[in-house]
Amino acid sequence: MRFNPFISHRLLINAIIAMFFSAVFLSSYLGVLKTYASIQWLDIMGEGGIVLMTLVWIAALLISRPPSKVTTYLVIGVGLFMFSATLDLLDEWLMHPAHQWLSWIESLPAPLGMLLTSVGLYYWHQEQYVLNRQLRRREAHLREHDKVCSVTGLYKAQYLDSAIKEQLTSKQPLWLGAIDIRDFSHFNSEFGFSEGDRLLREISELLLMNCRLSDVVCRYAGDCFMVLMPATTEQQAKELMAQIKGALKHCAFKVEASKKAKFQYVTTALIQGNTHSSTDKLTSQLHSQLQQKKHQQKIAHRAHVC
Ligand SMILES: Nc1nc2c(ncn2[C@@H]2O[C@H](COP(=O)(O)OP(=O)(O)OP(=O)(O)O)[C@@H](O)[C@H]2O)c(=O)[nH]1
Repeated sequence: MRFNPFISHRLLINAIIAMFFSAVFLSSYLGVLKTYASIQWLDIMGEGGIVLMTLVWIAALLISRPPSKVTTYLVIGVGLFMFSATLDLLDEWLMHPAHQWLSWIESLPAPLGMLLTSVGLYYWHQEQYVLNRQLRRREAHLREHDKVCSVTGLYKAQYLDSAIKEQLTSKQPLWLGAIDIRDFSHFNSEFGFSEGDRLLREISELLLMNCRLSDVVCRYAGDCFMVLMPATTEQQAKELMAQIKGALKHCAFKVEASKKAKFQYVTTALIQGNTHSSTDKLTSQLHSQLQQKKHQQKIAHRAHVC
């Protein structure tokens, strides 16, 4: 999620603008222009680069982080560093012979800013510790945001494939389950795509809640989820899939427009993997098993309607 800094961080933006312009004002109001010959262009490039980079860091922090104590410490800390760096940069054009105290103002904010940034980083570490615990079920082993589905926060197929490959080398029994939402396209056309997204998110939460910490839950495609169950017996795998099916069946999803509860029915399939299986074979066999079950269910449904 990205934040609009002009809405979420108005005070911090004002503080940074105030710091930048007060540095420019102090230096230009009290300074005397240097001669062209004494200007060091290499220093200007180096110091200008520092100011520019600190402004980029501040922008990145304001866009990426929610309003919090950590954000305030980090932004104000980097902002004070930027204040000192701006005075330092302007020194290349302007002299302040009558105002020695200005050199104090130039030097002091930088270490203070670094201190505040360090405090911010310490709080960030604590915040991240809590977040990591919350994310434990979603991030099985590593954090790679390009392998995570932006709608549900679950891993995508690519990650599952690599997790299966890794698990297939182990001698422990391995099961792979698929869960496909029935008539999801109908749900989308009736209630809209964004409600469909919300339903996918809620289903993801429910799947995570019903799985064990060792399982890898992923959104394989559209409305199809897969669960990798390492070191699992057939009975345990069947139980887990039945629990997921039951949980979804009884979950009263409230559609925003109608406020009525919509209960979800899913088709599930299970397959066992062993050291002789390959990732592609396993997922394609599971997929065709799922398609077959869906087909059978549709025939049964038509027969029931007739
Ligand atoms: N809201 C939303 N819909 C998606 C997303 N990705 C795919 N879809 C929709 O998911 C639907 C999947 O359609 P189908 O594979 O026919 O699934 P279904 O309608 O559940 O049909 P059956 O599985 O046969 O019951 C399509 O309508 C896609 O547009 C997404 O990220 N968000």
